[in-house]
Amino acid sequence: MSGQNAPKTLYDKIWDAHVVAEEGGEAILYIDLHLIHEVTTPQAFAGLRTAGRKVRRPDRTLAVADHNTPTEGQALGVDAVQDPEARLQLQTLGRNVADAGIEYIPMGDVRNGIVHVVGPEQGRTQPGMTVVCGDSHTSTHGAFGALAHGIGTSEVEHVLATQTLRARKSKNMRVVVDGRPGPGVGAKDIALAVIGEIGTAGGTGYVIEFAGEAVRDLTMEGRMTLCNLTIEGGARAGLIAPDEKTFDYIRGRPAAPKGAAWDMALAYWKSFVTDEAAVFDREVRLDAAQIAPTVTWGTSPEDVIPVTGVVPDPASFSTPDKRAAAERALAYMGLEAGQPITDARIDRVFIGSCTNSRIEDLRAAAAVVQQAFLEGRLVAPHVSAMIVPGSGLVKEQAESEGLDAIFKAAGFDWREPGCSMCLGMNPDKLEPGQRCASTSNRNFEGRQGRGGRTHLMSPAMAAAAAIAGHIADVRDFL
Ligand SMILES: CC(C)[C@H](C(=O)O)[C@@H](O)C(=O)O
Ligand code: SF4
Repeated sequence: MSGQNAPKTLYDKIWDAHVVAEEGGEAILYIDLHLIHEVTTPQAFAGLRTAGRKVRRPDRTLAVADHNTPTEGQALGVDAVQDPEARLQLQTLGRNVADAGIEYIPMGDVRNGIVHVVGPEQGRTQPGMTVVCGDSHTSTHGAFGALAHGIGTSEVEHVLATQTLRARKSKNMRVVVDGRPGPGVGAKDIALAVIGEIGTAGGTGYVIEFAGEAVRDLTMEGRMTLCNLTIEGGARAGLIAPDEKTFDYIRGRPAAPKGAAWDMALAYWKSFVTDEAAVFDREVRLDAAQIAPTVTWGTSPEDVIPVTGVVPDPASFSTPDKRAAAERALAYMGLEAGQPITDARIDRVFIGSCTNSRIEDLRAAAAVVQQAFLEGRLVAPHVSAMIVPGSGLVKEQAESEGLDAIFKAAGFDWREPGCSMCLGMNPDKLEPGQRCASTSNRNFEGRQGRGGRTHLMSPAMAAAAAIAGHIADVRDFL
């Protein structure tokens, strides 16, 4: 359907509000917020310089250092960074943003952290916006009803120069999660279950709007976890319509509108909902009550099973390609078909990443750890477990609630913020063959370090695994 009064989805509305020009199926979209980090920007700034162009809207750009940063000794500044390439990238970002007059939250600043934690935390991410970043997990910001997605380095340069992006419209998909999840089941489990249902290519060509009781019931942190993982389902972006929870989260944050501007913003934001009669190109429904605490067994985020399940038999897959992929995944992961997943003994635990490093995540993990601690249980002796808050402000908040004390007493390492062991770009890495219970979003071969084996799960599940010393059902800890 088209035309002025045709019913529209939330995605249609944001798209229409940002089209500057359109020709032959391609549009120029205005970008409200451009987030940048050290890894995907050096070439973009160099390109601008070569072309003699300036950053068009420094005020609509925000820079953070997150991927390369070590999670210890940050007060030393770049001197804390041993790796010369990482150090150079951080220094280059510092110079580029200073030249362009872009706000920069560097390592060591209490507001520093993972870009997808910092943007919302600073109130920069707002409903109805277009948000881009040279980073695939930009989909996180869709939790606010913003159209948010990753872009490539040449597109970063284009946005820096023009504050616009060339884009093609995606199709509309709605994923409805009805009902209420059981105890120990949260946003991460829902997100993994969705990917398990649609597959890593299931969202290709779509923007997904999440709806239904279980989605509405999520906290903003939970909604960010869900939208963060949309990209692993292949979709361009994930969206959740803004509501009172969204507005409450934004109110009073540094970049939130104030006074009369707040009232105007609120009225505008409230228009960003899907019209009742809008039609989606595809609809998927899940029942939250049917979702168990979920873990991955393989090397793709779609390789999910309930924690009560067994490692699948490659022979059970439908195509030769899938059978071969499963064989390879089992060999890499050091697992055997038919083995209960709770038999998998772990070496490391990583609670962090832009998927699960916010205050709600740390609270959920701490609740499990505290309960176990009261029963005299600590992190299993053979396990090395670390907690990496998503930002310095999350870290401060957690410390003010005493969560760090709980973690440390139980034997967890309490670190400084950053991407950390989500990917092997900084000192936090798995050793070859090590098995990790991780709250991050990618379990690809080598993702957390060469030869490392990643099992994706929720913060509560990762905490339970740390104590049990193997993958464990968090419901046994509640
Ligand atoms: C480094 C960056 C380009 C990359 C991404 O875009 O996703 C990283 O954030 C990741 O999660 O793999
Ligand atoms: S935490 Fe992981 S997924 Fe998120 S931006 Fe950093 S590296 Fe990418």
